[in-house]
Amino acid sequence: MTTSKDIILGVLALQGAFKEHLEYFQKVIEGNPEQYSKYNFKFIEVRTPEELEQCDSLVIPGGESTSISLIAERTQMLQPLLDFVKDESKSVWGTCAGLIFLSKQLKNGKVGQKLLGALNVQVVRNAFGRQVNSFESHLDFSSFIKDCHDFPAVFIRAPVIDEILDQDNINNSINDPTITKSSNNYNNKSPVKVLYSLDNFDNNNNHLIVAVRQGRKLGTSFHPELATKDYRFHKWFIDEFVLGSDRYI
Ligand SMILES: NC(=O)CC[C@H](N)C(=O)O
Repeated sequence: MTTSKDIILGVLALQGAFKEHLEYFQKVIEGNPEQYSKYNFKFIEVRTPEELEQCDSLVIPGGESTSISLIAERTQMLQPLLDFVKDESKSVWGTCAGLIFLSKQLKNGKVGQKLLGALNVQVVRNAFGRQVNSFESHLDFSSFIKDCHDFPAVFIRAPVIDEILDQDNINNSINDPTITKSSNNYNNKSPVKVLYSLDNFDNNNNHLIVAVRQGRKLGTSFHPELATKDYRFHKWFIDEFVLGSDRYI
């Protein structure tokens, strides 16, 4: 007899598009019953330190990063979240506002906005300006998701990553008052891997980085939970990050 293992994946539900993530993860499991038959997945909304404590993995959804930060502070969730993301065995994925919250440095942030500092990147908030506030683009993610040549990536007042930070440039920008810094001095030791950048998007030869991973931490500028009935990104997160550990094998 085999016993299935409980795996609890939480979605931070303080504000933003958390329901969509929960629905997409559920669809991944329902669509692949055999593959996941030995696991007992539980997808939960996370609003309290007690709920967070149960989680093996966490998704921080899109929404408004300033509101997520403020609500986290008001509900005594900021410190538990800082502690959670510091744990290298925990998988964490931030989409859009969630990427902003996970970053170490932020341009165009609001006064008092807090960052968790789990990804050694500098993010620019609302980076696409007014003309292209929101857009969808079919992107080729096959270099990291098998056969995923045409993913419908939805960008909504999206951020981009404009700098990968190493110890030196963190120190260089330390006195720049226009840059918001993370609320802790945690340093994720894994290398930052750029997964995707929009090259020459603005006809300016710029590389706008829109997806990175650093160890078990993932950040995307776009919203895979809004890609109509396309669950491939969520499946990849489960396979590569949540189960990508020998803890469950
Ligand atoms: N779709 C989104 O999550 C938008 C992010 C938003 N611009 C922010 O600053 O938080």
